[in-house]
Formats: sequence, C-alpha cells, structure tokens
Amino acid sequence: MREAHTVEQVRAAEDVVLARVPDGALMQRAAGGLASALADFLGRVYGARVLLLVGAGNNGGDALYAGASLARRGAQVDAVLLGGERTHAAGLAAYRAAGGQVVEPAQVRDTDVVVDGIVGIGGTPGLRAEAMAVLDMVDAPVVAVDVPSGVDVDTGETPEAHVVADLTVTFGTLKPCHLIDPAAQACGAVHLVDLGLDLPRADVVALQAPEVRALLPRPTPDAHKYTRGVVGLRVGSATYPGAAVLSALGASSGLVGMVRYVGSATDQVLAVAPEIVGAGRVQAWVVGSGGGDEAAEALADAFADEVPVLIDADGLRHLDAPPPVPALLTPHAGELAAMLDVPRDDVETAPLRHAREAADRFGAAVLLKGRRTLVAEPGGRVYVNTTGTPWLATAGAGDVLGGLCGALMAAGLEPVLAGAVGSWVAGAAASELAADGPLTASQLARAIPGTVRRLLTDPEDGPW
Ligand SMILES: NC(=O)C1=CN([C@@H]2O[C@H](COP(=O)(O)OP(=O)(O)OC[C@H]3O[C@@H](n4cnc5c(N)ncnc54)[C@H](OP(=O)(O)O)[C@@H]3O)[C@@H](O)[C@H]2O)[C@@H](O)CC1
Ligand SMILES: Nc1ncnc2c1ncn2[C@@H]1O[C@H](COP(=O)(O)OP(=O)(O)O)[C@@H](O)[C@H]1O
Ligand SMILES: [K+]
Repeated sequence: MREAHTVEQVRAAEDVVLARVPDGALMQRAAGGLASALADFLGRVYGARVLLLVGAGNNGGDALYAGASLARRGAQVDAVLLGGERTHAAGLAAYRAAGGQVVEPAQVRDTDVVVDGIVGIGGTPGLRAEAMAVLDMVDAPVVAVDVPSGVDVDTGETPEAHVVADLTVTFGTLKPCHLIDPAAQACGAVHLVDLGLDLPRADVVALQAPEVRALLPRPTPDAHKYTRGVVGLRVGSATYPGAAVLSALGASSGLVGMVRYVGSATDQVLAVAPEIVGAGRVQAWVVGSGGGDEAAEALADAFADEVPVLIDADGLRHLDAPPPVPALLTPHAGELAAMLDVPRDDVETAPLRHAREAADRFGAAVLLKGRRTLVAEPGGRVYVNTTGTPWLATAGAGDVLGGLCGALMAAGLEPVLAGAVGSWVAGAAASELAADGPLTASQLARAIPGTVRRLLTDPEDGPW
C-alpha cells in the first residue's frame, strides 16, 4: 500500500531522525537520492546541462547538494538563487566548491533539465513573480524536488500558479499532493527516496496489487452460491435500460455467488446475462444507475431489506439524509456537487475536501469518480485509486463500476473497501484492455474476470 502523510506528520517523523543523526545527514540522504534520480532521468551526467531553481529553504538546499554531486561528475550546473541572502548556506558552499555556477535570471541558458527546488513542504501555494519569470524563460523537462512548487501539499489543491513537473522526486513518504488531483497531475512520475522515517498510520492511501489481491473475495473449497453472497440490482429504467445491462455485467464478474435483478429492464438484462435471477434475498443492493423516475421507489425498497446499499446516479438525488444502512455512494463530480449544493467546479478543484465532507454529512462511504477516484469513509481514511486510463471516461463505465462494487459488498467487503477494490479492478481491467486505445463500457465489464484471474495468479506482473 502506498501511504501519503501530511506535512505535520512528516515534520514530526523527521524531527525524531534529526535528533539522532549528525547535522545535515538527512538532507544528504535526500540529495543523494535526488542526484541519482536526476542522473537516471538525464541518461548521462558528464556534459549534461542542469538548471537549478533554488528557493530560500531546505528544498533549495536539497537542489544545491544534488547539483554539487552532478557538477562533481562533470555536469554543467547553473543555479538561480530565488531566495537571495537566505539561500541554504552549507548547500551553497558545497555547490560552489564542486564547481557549480550561480547565475542571474537574465543569464539563464538552454538546459537539459530544470530542477525545481523553489519550495517544498514548507511552502504556501502559489509561485512568486521572479520564479514564474525564470520558469517562463526555459523550455526543458522539469524535475521537482519533493513536490512541484506552488501546489497545496496536504490537500492536492492547486489554487494558484504552480510548477508542472515531468518527474517529482520525493523524500521519506508520499504526501497527499502526489496522489490526489489536481496536484497529482502536476507531479508527473513520482519517485520516492527512502529516508528511514518511522511514520504513523496515513489517512490518504493507495492500494497496490498485493493488497487488492488479498482483499478479493474467493470461494472456499466448500462454497456454494449462497455462501459467496448474492447481490441485488434495482437499476435501469424504461428510459435507461442500458444502465441495467451494464450494471448486471459489472455485477456478473464472477466475484459473487448470484446476481438478482428487479426492475423494468429484465428482458434486456437476461439477454446478456441469462444466469441472473429475479427478486429474493440478497446481501447487498445496487440502486440508482440509470434509475430515472424509478430510482426513488427502488431506494426505499432496498432500504427496507436492511442490507448494505450502493447508491449511484439517480439514487443519489433522493438521498437527503444519511442512509439507514451501511452504504457506498458513488457520485461523479457533478452528482457530488448536487448532493452538497455547491458548484461542480468546487468539487473538481478540491475533490479530497468534498469527498470527505460528503462522507461525514451522509455518514457513508463516498466514492468520487474521476481520474484519481477517491473513496472516503466518514471521519477516516481516503483510498485513492491509481489504476485506469483516460479511455475509461466513457458512458456507462460508472454503471459497470457500481455493479462490480455492489457484488464486492455482497461478498462481504465493507463499503469503503468494496469501493477501493472495485475501482482498482475496474481501472486495471481498462488498462489491460486499452491503455492506448478506445474501450466501451460493455467491453470493460467483460474484461474484469480476466483481470481478476491474472491478479490472483500473478499479482506482480500485470500492466497495472
Ligand atoms: N528537515 C530536513 O532535514 C529535511 C528537509 N528536506 C527538504 O526540506 C524541505 C522543507 O524545507 P523547509 O522547511 O525549509 O521549507 P521549504 O519547503 O524549503 O520552503 C520554505 C521557504 O520557502 C519560502 N516560501 C514559502 N512559500 C513560498 C512560495 N510560494 N514561493 C516562494 N517561496 C516560498 C519561505 O520563505 P518566505 O519567503 O515565505 O519567508 C521559506 O524560506 C522539504 O520539502 C525537503 O525538500 C529534505 O532534505 C529531507 C530532510
Ligand atoms: N480521465 C479519467 N481517467 C481515468 N478514469 C476516468 C477518467 N474520467 C472518468 N474516469 C472513470 O470512468 C468512470 C466513469 O463513470 P461515470 O462518470 O459515472 O460514467 P457513467 O455515468 O456514464 O457510467 C469512473 O469509473 C471514473 O472514475
Ligand atoms: K519543489
């Protein structure tokens, strides 16, 4: 599992190490990792041209020590000191001693890479005018030190100007901005340098293949279909029968013992999945995908069964109070905006804050769909999904996801984990199917069993 810690957590953990290692040792470790990552990124060191943008704090110090290391190995390194007199003194001395050059903004020349050491975890969002001016002058790939300067480290928000990096080399642990959009998109690839920090439990995490594999329900040797769980679908409507079909395909991915369908699209559902049966006892309901005018009644009927409920799309419009059963709410940004009565743009610029707020307000797990889907539990953890491809942004993919997550709930996963595992699997299936090309929602659903099989047999080797 990848964990992202807040600035406060990182500082507390660093303080413990700083108290027991010699002065500067931690920064040397960070800068050593940064220099190696830069060498890998450049593909060569001798003769490579490197431009450091150095801010007033320790982030600039990291850049200077890494620059010194590259200069000693024959790189031509220039540094613009944006912090003036307050530049990290020992870092600057080491840099000069290694042959690094200090240049004024007007002297900036072509470079192979820009190293963003403007500001790290001590920064406030935004970039100052001088930094923006230098960034505007150069046209080269950017490697960010710890975080792309200017993003909000703890929330992943980007309220002001910020660096957009091709690679971010971070230290000790990930921070929320490395996982959560929109800041995550400004990080490029993320490389973590271990600092040996002893860190507490993180509130922002991303499941990886081994955890997803361990969480996946699988039949015991003596299983029968009822012990594996039965999921019920009250989805689709006369207007949107296709949503019922896609939900049914997602639920029929083989992770549950039986799928029931109750609604107006029975004929269409049976035409694609004849194994699906009608009304009866279930361990979880899926409600609302393409539900149209039928969603309100479907929701009330599902609640009456007192089993966990996944509430999607039109079902969410009828939710004005916390659901009376354990629930997973699966809005996209527009639906979450309506639930919270805020503009959609607010959700898109601050997805973490709004997913958490909705989870608290509705007392339920909230899965906010997007490039980096978030699954928030009330007052608790947020799971960030890192699998998937932009080709997944296609009509009906959310219906498939709802059916899949509902099946996982029926199989016994608590709502927040059903959301985290389901979004991981759906994203992984999409990547396997079409990392570089188009896919449809029905193809996605049909790809899921194969992805699950490969995850169970060879978790280290998928394209996820
Ligand atoms: N602790 C350790 O041993 C280790 C620390 N490590 C490294 O240290 C980093 C944290 O260093 P830090 O705490 O010195 O803060 P840092 O991020 O450099 O920024 C603060 C400075 O920036 C300024 N400033 C603020 N906002 C700004 C803005 N928008 N635009 C421009 N400037 C802005 C602010 O000054 P101001 O002008 O506001 O007075 C202040 O001087 C961390 O990310 C990691 O890289 C690693 O080496 C591992 C070991
Ligand atoms: N840019 C993107 N990159 C990766 N996945 C995305 C992106 N945009 C959307 N998705 C995913 O695609 C699915 C779309 O769901 P949704 O918006 O509910 O579609 P629909 O309502 O048409 O079924 C979600 O799983 C979402 O996380
Ligand atoms: K930085």
